[in-house]
Amino acid sequence: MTTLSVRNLTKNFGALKVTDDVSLEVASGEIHAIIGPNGAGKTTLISQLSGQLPSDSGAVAIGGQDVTGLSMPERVKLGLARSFQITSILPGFTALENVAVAVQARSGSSFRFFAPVAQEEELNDAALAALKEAGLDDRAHVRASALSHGEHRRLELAIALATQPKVLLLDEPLAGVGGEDAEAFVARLKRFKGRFTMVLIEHDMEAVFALADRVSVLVYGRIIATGTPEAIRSDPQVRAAYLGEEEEEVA
Ligand SMILES: Nc1ncnc2c1ncn2[C@@H]1O[C@H](COP(=O)(O)OP(=O)(O)OP(=O)(O)O)[C@@H](O)[C@H]1O
Repeated sequence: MTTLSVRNLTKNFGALKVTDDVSLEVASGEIHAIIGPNGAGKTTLISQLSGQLPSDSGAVAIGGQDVTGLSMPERVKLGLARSFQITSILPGFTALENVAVAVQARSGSSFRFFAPVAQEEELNDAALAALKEAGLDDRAHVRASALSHGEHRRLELAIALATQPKVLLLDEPLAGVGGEDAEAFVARLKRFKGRFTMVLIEHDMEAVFALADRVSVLVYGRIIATGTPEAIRSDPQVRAAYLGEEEEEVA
C-alpha cells in the first residue's frame, strides 16, 4: 500500500521553477531520503507536502486520500507531520510545554494560553511520551533556551512525534548535530523504521545511506533518479550531478 503519493508537483517563485513535475511513491513504512545540491528545491518540496506552501500544480495523497487542497493542520490530523529545519521552538517555554502547545496549535484545536495547557493531563501525558521517544524526557521541565543544539533537534522531533504521524517529514534533522549526538539520532530514527513512513531530507550521506530504503535525487527541482542507496551511490548521472562532489568533500 502506498502511504504517500506525489504526482507532478510543481512550484514556481516568479520566473524560478523550484519544483518541476515531481512524482514520488513512498510505500508504507519506508524511509525515503531526498538528496540534492543546495537550492535544488528539497525544502520547498517538503513545504508543499506538509501543506505550508500551496503547489501550482500536481497532487499529494496520503493513504489514498487526496490532500492537495488541505491546510497544514488538516494534513496533520490525517497523520502528516513535519519536523522543521528552521526551529519554531518557544525559548521561554519548557520542553514539555513546547510539545504540548505545538500539538494543540498544529492540530488546529483552539489555542488556550499557557497555564491551562500545562494543566491538561492528557496533553501532558502525550507530550511526555513524545519527549521520551525523542530521548528528551529527562529534560522535560528545562526551558528550551537552556537546551543544547542537539537537544533542540530532539525537541523538534518530539513535537512531530506528538502529532502521532503516519508520515513524518524530516527536514535536515542532523543539521548542526555532530559526533555522538548524530549517531544517537540516526539510531533513534532507525528504531522508528516500519512504524511510520518517513521522508528525510539530509546532507549527511552517512546518515542517508544508513537509514534510507530508497533515495531520490533532486537537481534543479527535478528528480533525476530514484533507487536503493546502492543503486543511487553507483549511478553515474547522480555522481556527476551531486554525489561524487559531496563524497569528495567528505573525504
Ligand atoms: N519563498 C521563496 N521565494 C522565492 N524564492 C524562494 C523561496 N523559497 C525558496 N526559494 C528559492 O528556491 C530555490 C530552492 O530552495 P530550497 O530551500 O527549496 O532548496 P533546498 O534544496 O532545500 O536547499 P538547501 O539544501 O540549501 O536547504 C532556491 O533558489 C531558493 O532561493
